[in-house]
Amino acid sequence: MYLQKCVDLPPQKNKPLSAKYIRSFAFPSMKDRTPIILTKVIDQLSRDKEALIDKHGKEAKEDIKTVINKLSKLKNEMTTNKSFTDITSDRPDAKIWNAELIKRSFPDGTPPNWFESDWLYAECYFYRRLKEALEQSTYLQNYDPFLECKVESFVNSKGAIIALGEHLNSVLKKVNTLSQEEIRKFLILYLKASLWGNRCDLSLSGGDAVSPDSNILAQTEKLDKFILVDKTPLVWKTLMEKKGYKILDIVLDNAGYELFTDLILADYLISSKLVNKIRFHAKSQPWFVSDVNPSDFEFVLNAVTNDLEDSTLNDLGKKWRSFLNSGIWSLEAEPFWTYFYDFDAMKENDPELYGKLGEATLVIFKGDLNYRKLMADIHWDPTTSFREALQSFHPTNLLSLRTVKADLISGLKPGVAENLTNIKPDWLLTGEYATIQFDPCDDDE
Ligand SMILES: O=P(O)(O)OC[C@@]1(O)O[C@H](CO)[C@@H](O)[C@@H]1O
Ligand SMILES: [Mn+2]
Repeated sequence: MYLQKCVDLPPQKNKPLSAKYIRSFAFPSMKDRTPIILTKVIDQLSRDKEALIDKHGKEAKEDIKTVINKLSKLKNEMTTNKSFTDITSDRPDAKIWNAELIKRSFPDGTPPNWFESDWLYAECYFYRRLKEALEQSTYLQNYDPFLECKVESFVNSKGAIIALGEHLNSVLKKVNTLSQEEIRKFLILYLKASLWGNRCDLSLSGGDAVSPDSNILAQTEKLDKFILVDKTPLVWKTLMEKKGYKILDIVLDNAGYELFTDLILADYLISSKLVNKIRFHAKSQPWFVSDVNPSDFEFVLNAVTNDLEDSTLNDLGKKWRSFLNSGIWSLEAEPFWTYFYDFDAMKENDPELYGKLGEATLVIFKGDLNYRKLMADIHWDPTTSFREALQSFHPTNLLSLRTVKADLISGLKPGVAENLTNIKPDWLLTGEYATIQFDPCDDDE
């Protein structure tokens, strides 16, 4: 049925990605991957049923049943390409979603649908509908259907986590005696560990656990050949040149192991005095399966602090807690990150957040979805500069750390994309390749 509305084409140059292009990643993603994610949510709820009844009482049984029915209906709407419906919710964001629905309706007033819409909008709408079903319940308002798989991914990464924690600890023991060159070298190492941490998202795997190599630090050099653009020298230059009080923002991506690598980087940035304050930005609702929300952040912090096998981790956890308590670190979950907006739309739709990011010396955007939003989810010619692809989004110095998992990219030298397509046709989709891209602040030019 959706096939009638789709065309047998690859993603179109300079246009947003959409499932309507059958030869793009958006198509199988909308046709197969997203319904699988939803099926797993339903299975998870069924598995959690007894525990939820134990916690909330017998009344929860009907509640769970109603949510499962709503999610099954949502799955049916997706797989039969029904038109989108309004978000029914008292939350202030519902008005914004519903206004967008009208804005994106066809000229005859028919609302947008799953396969013809821009992919970014359709995927974000999917997670908002999932939240709607939970919000309308009595007992599942704060239920996170992805919690178990996020926890599992953290537990499965234990080896890599201990290795990274111990490495940081040994570096920090001598931090006051490190030369400039050593400080630079370790900065780049931890930036790359955080970059490769992004390979482990659970949205691409449909929620199946993905474990990192436990020796990621030894691996980083070998992995360098997979980094298609490496602007780490500009990060170092920026942090060195800026004097005085330096704020750094990290727009987080995935929970579990990736978050741990971000915390390692953040600890190093503070302890080596490269920056003075770090603001983490998380999502305020379950999002793209593995994205961090505040309780995932809390989970990782507690797991590290209370780890019984490794006292190095305990010490790190205590220090991180003290960073949070003293305000050296802070955690925020602004609503903008869970709208459908790309970042080109931030200045107009959330000027306050745009201004806030502008206070930072550097903002780090983690992961593929943030990259898609930086690029306005447009299938740019791969040689388009990163700066041009950002359009109006230049709040301050920006750094993107992304393993490549969707069919869009910018900032490549001529011939690179064509060459990769010849040797590995699905190079844009597997997370094997990565980019470290930087956009300088307008004021610094
Ligand atoms: O942002 P992340 O966690 O690095 O990746 C998210 C992801 O797996 O999900 C999206 C499709 O749902 C793709 O853009 C991307 O491949
Ligand atoms: Mn993610």
